[in-house]
Amino acid sequence: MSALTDLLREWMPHQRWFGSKGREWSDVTEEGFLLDQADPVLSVHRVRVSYTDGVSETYLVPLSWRDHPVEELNSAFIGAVPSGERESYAYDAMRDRDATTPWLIHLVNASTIGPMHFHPAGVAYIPEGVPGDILSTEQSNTSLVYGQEAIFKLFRRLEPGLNPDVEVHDALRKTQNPHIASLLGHIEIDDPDPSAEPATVAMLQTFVPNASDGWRLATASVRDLYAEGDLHADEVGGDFAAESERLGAATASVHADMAKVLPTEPADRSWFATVAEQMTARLDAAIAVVPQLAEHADGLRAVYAAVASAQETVVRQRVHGDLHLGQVLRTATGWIVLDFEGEPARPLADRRELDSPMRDVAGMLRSFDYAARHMLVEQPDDSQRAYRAQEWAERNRSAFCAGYSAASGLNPCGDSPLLRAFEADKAVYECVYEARNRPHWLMIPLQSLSRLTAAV
Ligand SMILES: Nc1ncnc2c1ncn2[C@@H]1O[C@H](COP(=O)(O)OP(=O)(O)O)[C@@H](O)[C@H]1O
Ligand SMILES: O=P(O)(O)O[C@H]1O[C@H](CO)[C@@H](O[C@H]2O[C@H](CO)[C@@H](O)[C@H](O)[C@H]2O)[C@H](O)[C@H]1O
Repeated sequence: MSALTDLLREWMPHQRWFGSKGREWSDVTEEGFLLDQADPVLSVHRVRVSYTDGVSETYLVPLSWRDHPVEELNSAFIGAVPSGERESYAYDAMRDRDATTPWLIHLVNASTIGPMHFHPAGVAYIPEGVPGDILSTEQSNTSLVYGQEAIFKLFRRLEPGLNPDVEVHDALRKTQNPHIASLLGHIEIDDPDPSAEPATVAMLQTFVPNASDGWRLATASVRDLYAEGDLHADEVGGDFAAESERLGAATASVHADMAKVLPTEPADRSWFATVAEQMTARLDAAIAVVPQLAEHADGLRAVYAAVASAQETVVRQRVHGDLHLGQVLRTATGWIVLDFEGEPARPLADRRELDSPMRDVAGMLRSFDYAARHMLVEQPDDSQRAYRAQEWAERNRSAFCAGYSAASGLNPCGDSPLLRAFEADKAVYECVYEARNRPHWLMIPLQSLSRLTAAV
């Protein structure tokens, strides 16, 4: 194993974007090329990690290189590797401002560098030459903000095929939907296997300035409620229900436009049976990661079984796939929906499948529950707060549904076995996500399962 793979093996599991925390590594290989030879040199590496459970994944890791240690970049330092008689110092290139300009310069020039192809959308100005600052709310991917004008998202886990975030934003350009940010370009990389499709490496999008994300706004509202001992959710200053209603309407508008420009298909009976089977299989896999799920397994299986016999009319279409309060931004004029990538842990082909838009409604309903109850993590025995959290969640879930319903003419939150199953399935996904990334939050989705499986 090379000095670089040794360093990556040590460093990668501690990065937020590394999705397989907790899995045991059996092998790692890396293949890199130079993207820019200026100072600092910028190299891009495809790092293939194999695990003892037989799974393997490829991550994209850009590195910047210095011939001496740079103190201001200490937090981005990965390690030193021998280079001839001396040493080269490797840094996380996404945290090294000096190494951030080549991405946009190559996009403007529609360059091809080695296996990497840069595709500008050709619709708007790209702030070439401006350095990018890493976004502190780093999640599954890594984003750089360029001068409050553009945001560059590097997709860390590579899979052959166009990333749905690029695909959906590109398709929605035709609709001029007011609830999305425009696509400015994207980057692809050829697969080492010439018969496989290229993987999407990154997306550049218009930056929405002066906006707050829905999670921050919603949790501020919950804090206001907790601060007022005796008042109800509709009586305190920070009531969020009007925002939730607008968010419901924005979600319905985006769904309607996605259905106009991307394929749709009425769901037949076999689709319901397949959905029930997929959810059951996901539960079985999740129990292996989160053993506490076992006590809810019978209830969950009953919720999923009810889908197979549900009498609902569904038109399948492309959906967001991972809609939650952290994926929506409130600007001065309304809500913007971000990140159409779907759940990062799912295979890309699954994330591009046609689905019920209720999948997204369920994701947002789960998120209201999360926002209401995340502060209870510190006070699990405070029954008064637990009651109020429930009240806040119910109020905002209803408001979201009312907004969706008014804009779409559909009633998304009636007594629907499918919606309940989507919520339960999302909570199971969340249990695995939290167990791997934020174990102290595992109780949030775990506790919701009692409600979701009650009296089926
Ligand atoms: N176009 C944008 N304008 C402003 N902020 C954005 C934009 N896109 C993303 N963000 C910010 O970046 C965060 C992460 O972006 P997101 O696309 O959800 O990445 P990830 O796939 O890593 O979750 C969002 O929660 C939001 O705060
Ligand atoms: O935004 P990502 O695509 O990275 O989504 C992943 O991370 C989310 C956490 O940031 C996770 O969302 C869960 O936590 C949110 C609060 O932090 C909450 O609003 C969501 O309802 C809850 O699902 C998401 O599931 C995961 O895919």
